[in-house]
Amino acid sequence: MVHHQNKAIREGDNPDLTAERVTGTFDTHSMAAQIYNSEAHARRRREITEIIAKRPELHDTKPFPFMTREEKILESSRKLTLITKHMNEIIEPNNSNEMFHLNNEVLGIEGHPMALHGIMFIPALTAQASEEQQKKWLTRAINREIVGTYAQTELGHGTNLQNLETTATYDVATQEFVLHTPTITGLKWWPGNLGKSSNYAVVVALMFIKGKNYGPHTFMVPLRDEKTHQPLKGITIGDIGPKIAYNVTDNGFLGFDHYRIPRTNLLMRHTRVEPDGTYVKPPHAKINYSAMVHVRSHMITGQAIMLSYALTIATRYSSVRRQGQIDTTQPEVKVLEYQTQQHRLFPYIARAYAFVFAGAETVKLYERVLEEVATGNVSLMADLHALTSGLKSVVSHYTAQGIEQARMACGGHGYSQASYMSEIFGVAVGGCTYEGENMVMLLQLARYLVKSASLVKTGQSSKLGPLVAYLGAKSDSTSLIDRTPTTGFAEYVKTFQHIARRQTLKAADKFFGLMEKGEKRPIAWNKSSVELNRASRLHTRLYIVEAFVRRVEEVADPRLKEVLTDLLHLHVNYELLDMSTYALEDGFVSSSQLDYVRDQLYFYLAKIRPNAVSLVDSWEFSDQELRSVLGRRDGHVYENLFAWAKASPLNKTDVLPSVDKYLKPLMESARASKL
Ligand SMILES: CCCCCCCC/C=C/CCCCCCCCCCC/C=C/C(=O)SCCNC(=O)CCNC(=O)[C@H](O)C(C)(C)COP(=O)(O)OP(=O)(O)OC[C@H]1O[C@@H](n2cnc3c(N)ncnc32)[C@H](O)[C@@H]1OP(=O)(O)O
Ligand SMILES: Cc1cc2nc3c(=O)[nH]c(=O)nc-3n(C[C@H](O)[C@H](O)[C@H](O)COP(=O)(O)OP(=O)(O)OC[C@H]3O[C@@H](n4cnc5c(N)ncnc54)[C@H](O)[C@@H]3O)c2cc1C
Repeated sequence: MVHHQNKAIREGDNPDLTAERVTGTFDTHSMAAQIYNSEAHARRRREITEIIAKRPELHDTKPFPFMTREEKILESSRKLTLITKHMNEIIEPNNSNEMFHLNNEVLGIEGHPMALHGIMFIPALTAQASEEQQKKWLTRAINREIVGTYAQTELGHGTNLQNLETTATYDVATQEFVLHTPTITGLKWWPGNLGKSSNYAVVVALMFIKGKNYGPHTFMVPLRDEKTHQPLKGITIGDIGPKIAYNVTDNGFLGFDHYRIPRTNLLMRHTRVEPDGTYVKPPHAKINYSAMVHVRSHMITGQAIMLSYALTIATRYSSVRRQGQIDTTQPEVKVLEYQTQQHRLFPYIARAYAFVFAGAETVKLYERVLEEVATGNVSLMADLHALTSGLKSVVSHYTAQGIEQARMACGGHGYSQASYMSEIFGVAVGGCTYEGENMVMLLQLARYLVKSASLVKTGQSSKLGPLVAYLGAKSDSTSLIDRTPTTGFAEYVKTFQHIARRQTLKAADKFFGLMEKGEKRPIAWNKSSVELNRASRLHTRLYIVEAFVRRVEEVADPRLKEVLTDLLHLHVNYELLDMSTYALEDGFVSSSQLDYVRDQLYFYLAKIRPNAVSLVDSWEFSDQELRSVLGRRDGHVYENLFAWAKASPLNKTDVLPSVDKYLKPLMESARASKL
C-alpha cells in the first residue's frame, strides 16, 4: 500500500479529488498538529472522530435543514444526553478542547441546550465565585445537576453596561438583594439557553446599596424550579424567536418582579457586600467582565474553524467541479484552475491559518492572566482586553467575508442548504455582534492605542508594553520591500509597523488636536472614531502577521515549513495590497513596489495550488462535522446532491396539499373561463 502525505486519501474517492491529494507535499497529520497546537490534541481529535463514527446513535438522524426548530432542539437534546452519559468513554474528563471537538462533531454549530452553560456560566462561576460559592454551585454545574447561562444584555442596552436597567437593590434588614426589571427595555434579551433550557443564570445588574449605584455586578440567580422546571415566582421568561442562524439555542428574555435572592448570591471572589451593606471593591474595576474576556479569547480559534469549514467545502468542491476551458483544445477544467477562484480562496486559507495561530497565543495569554488574577495580580488585564477586543473584531469580520466568498465560489450549489454555507455564515457572523459589537470593541482597543501614542509623544516610549513597543520605534524613510536583494518577512513586518504606527499617531493627533481646539473629550473622540478604528484594525492585522511569522519560525519539519512559508508569503502580499492606500499615501511604498507585491501574490497563488486541498484537509474535519454535501471528503458530490434533494420533505408526495387546495382550482378556473 502506498503511504501518501495526505492522510485523507481513500480508495473509491472521486479521482479528481484524489489527484489533488496526491500532489500534496507535506504530511497532513503533522500540519493538523500545527493547527491544533499540539500533536497530542490533533491525535485525540482523530480518535474522538473515530469513536463517534462507530456510534450511529450519535449521528444526525436526518440533515439539519430538513428539520423544524423544535425537531432540531429535540434531536440535539437526545444527543446531548447521550454524550453526557458516555462522556468518559469518549473524552478525557474536564478536557475543554476535547469537549469542544465532541460538541462540534455530535451537536454541530447551531448550538444546543447547554451551550452557554459551558461557554459562559461555568467560566463566570470559576472566575468570579468565592471558594465557598464554588463549593455550593460550581460542582453542581460541572456535574450538570443545574443548567445555567449568562444574562447581561437587555432589550434596550447591550453595549453600554453602565446603563443597564435591571437593578439589584440591597435590603439590609433581610440581607437580600431585590432584583427588578422596571421597564420593557430592561428585560434581559438575547442570553443563550435562557429561553427554555436554563434553571439558573449569572445575571448582571446594577447594584444599589443605601441609594448608591455601584454599577454592574454579577449575581447567581435561580430561575426555574429544579424539579418541575417551571419559572419561579417573580420571573417572566421565554424564547426570543428564530434568528438568522444558531436556532438550536434558545436565546431568551427574562424579567424580574421584585425578586429576592440572598446577599450571598452576589459573586464574591473579588467583590463583597458585608451584611451591614459595606461594599468591598475589587482589585480592578472590570474584573467581573471576565466571562466576556473568556469568550473573546476563545472565539478567535472558533472563528478560524468556521472559516476553515467554508474553505474546506469550497476548495474540495472546486476540485471536483469542472466548468469551461482555459486551453480550448483541452477538456473542461476544475474550477480551481482559474486564477480568480484561487484568488478568492487561497488568501482566506492563509488567513484561517494566521487566525488559528493568533488564537493559540491569545488563549495562552488568557490562561496566564486568569492565573495571575486569581492571586490578585491584575497588571495584564488591560493588555488582554485590548488584544482580545481587536482580534475578536478583525477576525470575525474577515471570517464572515471569507465564508461568503467561499459560498460564492461554489456557484449555484453554494446557495443550496446542502452546502451548509448559509448556516456556517449565519453562526460565524453572529461573532461580529456578540461579546461586544465590533466597532465598539475596536474603540476599546483605540483607547489603549491613544494612551500609548501619548507616551510616544511625551518622550516616554520606554514605558510602552510589548504589544505596542513598535509605536515608539523610528521608521525607515521608505519600505525596503523589493529594495534589498533578499526581501524577506522582516521588510513586510516593518512596513506593516510603519502603516499601523502612522495611522495610530495620526488618529491620536486628530483626537488631541480637536481637544486643543476646545472640543470636549467625548465629542473629540466621536469625531475621530473612524480614524481611531482604522488604527485599531491596522494594529490588529500587524499582530496577526507577527503571530504567523513567530509560528513559521518555530516549525522544524522542512516540508511543513516550506508550505507554511508559502502561505505566509501569500498572506503578507495580500494584506499589503489590501491596505495599499495607507502604504502609498505618504510614499512609504511606491507603485513599482506594489507591482512587485502583486507579482509575488500571483506567484504564490500558483505555488500553493498543488497543496490547496491538503491545506484544507489538514484541519481534519469529518463529514459529520462539516454537514455539507459539497464538502464531502470523498468528493462524490453529484449523486449525493441528488439523494439529498430526493430526501427533501417536499418530495414525500408527488402532489402537495397546497396544489390540491389552491393551484389546481386556480388553473381549473382559468381553463374554465377560456371555454
Ligand atoms: C473552551 C471554550 C470555548 C468557547 C468558544 C466560544 C467561541 C465560539 C466558538 C465557536 C465554534 C463554533 C461554535 C459556534 C458557537 C457560537 C457561540 C455563541 C456564543 C455566544 C455567547 C455570547 C455572549 C454574549 O454576547 S454576553 C454579552 C457580551 N456583551 C458585551 O460584550 C458588551 C460590550 N460592552 C462592554 O464590554 C463594555 O460596556 C465596554 C467595555 C464597552 C465599556 O464598559 P464600561 O464598564 O462602560 O467601561 P468604562 O467605564 O467606560 O471604562 C472603560 C475602561 O475599562 C477598561 N475595560 C473594559 N473592559 C475591560 C476588561 N474586560 N478588562 C480590562 N479592562 C477593561 C477599558 O479598557 C477602559 O480602560 P481605560 O483605561 O479607561 O481606557
Ligand atoms: C448570537 C448572539 C448570542 C448572544 N448571546 C448573548 C448571551 O448569551 N448573553 C448576553 O447577555 N448577551 C448575548 N448577546 C447579546 C450581545 O452581546 C449584544 O447584542 C452585543 O453586545 C451588542 O450590543 P447591542 O445589541 O446593544 O448593540 P448596540 O450597542 O445597540 O449596537 C447598534 C449599533 O450601535 C453602535 N454603537 C453602540 N454603542 C456605540 C458606541 N459607544 N460607539 C460607537 N458605536 C456604538 C454599534 O457599533 C452598532 O453599529 C448575544 C447576541 C447574539 C447576536
